[in-house]
Amino acid sequence: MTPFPGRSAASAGPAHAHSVDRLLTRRLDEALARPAAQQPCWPDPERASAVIERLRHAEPIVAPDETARLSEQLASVARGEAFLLQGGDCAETFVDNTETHLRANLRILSQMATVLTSATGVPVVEIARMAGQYAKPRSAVVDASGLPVYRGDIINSTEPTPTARTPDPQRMLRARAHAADAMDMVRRIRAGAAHISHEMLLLDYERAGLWADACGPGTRLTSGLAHFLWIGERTRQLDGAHVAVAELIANPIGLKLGPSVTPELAVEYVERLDPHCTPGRLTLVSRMGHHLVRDVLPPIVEKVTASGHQVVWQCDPMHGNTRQSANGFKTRHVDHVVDELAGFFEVHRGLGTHPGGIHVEVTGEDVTECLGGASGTAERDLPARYRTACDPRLNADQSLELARFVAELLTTVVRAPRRGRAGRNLDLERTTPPAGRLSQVPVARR
Ligand SMILES: O=C[C@H](O)[C@H](O)COP(=O)(O)O
Ligand SMILES: C=C(OP(=O)(O)O)C(=O)O
Repeated sequence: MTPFPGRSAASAGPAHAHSVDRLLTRRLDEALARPAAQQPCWPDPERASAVIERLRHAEPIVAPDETARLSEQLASVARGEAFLLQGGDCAETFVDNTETHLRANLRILSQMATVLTSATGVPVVEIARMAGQYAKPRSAVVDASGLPVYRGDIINSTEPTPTARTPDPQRMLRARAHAADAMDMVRRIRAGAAHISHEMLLLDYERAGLWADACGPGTRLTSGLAHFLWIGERTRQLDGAHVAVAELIANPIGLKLGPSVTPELAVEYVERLDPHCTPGRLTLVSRMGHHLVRDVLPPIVEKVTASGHQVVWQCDPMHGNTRQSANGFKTRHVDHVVDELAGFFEVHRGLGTHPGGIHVEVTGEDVTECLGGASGTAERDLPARYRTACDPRLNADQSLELARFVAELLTTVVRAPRRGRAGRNLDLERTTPPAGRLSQVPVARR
């Protein structure tokens, strides 16, 4: 594959006509001219432009045939034949881009997948939040001490000084190098079997990683930075740049849906991002919060299903359940996480639709960032190993508990007779979550 513009995917044969590149370039420029939320203000725009130019000449990190393979797998998830497990760090950091850390995170994902498959017989498609998850959207512009907030290692540093928090475009080059290194390690560790993903947030970086791909019926843009990209809750404005850029790219796309999304808005997204009704092209990631999911999600699922698009329904049970502990840590309680998952499964069971997957912030390391779970992590335990650069992750034990709980939920769906698309039964019994009920499924150690 060769980069865009003026370059084409190797498998596409000769470089495409300049007219195609010009058309794509124009559409991309129009998309990028729209308002873009959560972008840094580079203090020296010329320096930023020079960095972006260098990024445009970097080799791609993923290959189009790998992305195409993932698209096929996601189609099978959308058809209800497989389950999607996506997870990893909230914010990857340069300093933690080590083989030890990546191994631990890939190991926990793989163990979770084993739990799910062995309990249900359903094939699991794994996607790591890895090799590029360096940009973070934030709710506030400044932190408690009045400094600009940390926005991910690709933009600034966690270090609490004015200089370290100033956006530095050179960091995009470091991020690109780290992502390439991480992908090499992932390929070594997983022998080519992993897919990687990150939030498509920082548009200067994402734009420089786009390639023209003429493999399909028409030339499309494809990202050489990840197999799967998602649009976050804070950047999903319908008239904004992120949605417009995502429309142009061939990679499978995820879209986070928070509780303010109406069924009508969900259908608008689906029509924009899945114009050809391609099963699995779009993954709708609901992150409603455990107290809202049972009320807010059903009409969305119904309306999108009635529109005829076959999306992947995925639940992110983390981002709607974040709170501040009394001792000042950003945390989440495992009970709330599993309750949102239970609600998600209840909704899909009631509607006869496929609860296609989960998207979780996890690490294979023994951190103390989320509360609860079998080990009973309490607020007083949080300072011991609170290591995340942004949001709290489930540790290895909590992640496996979660996988067992999801396996149990999935088993009931697999065993239940599938209702027709219109089949609606919202007279649901609430699933009893937690720990005591979790069945023990053996986990292979790698
Ligand atoms: O994943 C992390 C997001 O950046 C985050 O949830 C926003 O966090 P904030 O509300 O602390 O800014
Ligand atoms: C910020 C994230 O999620 P959301 O956009 O749903 O808040 C995330 O997944 O890192």
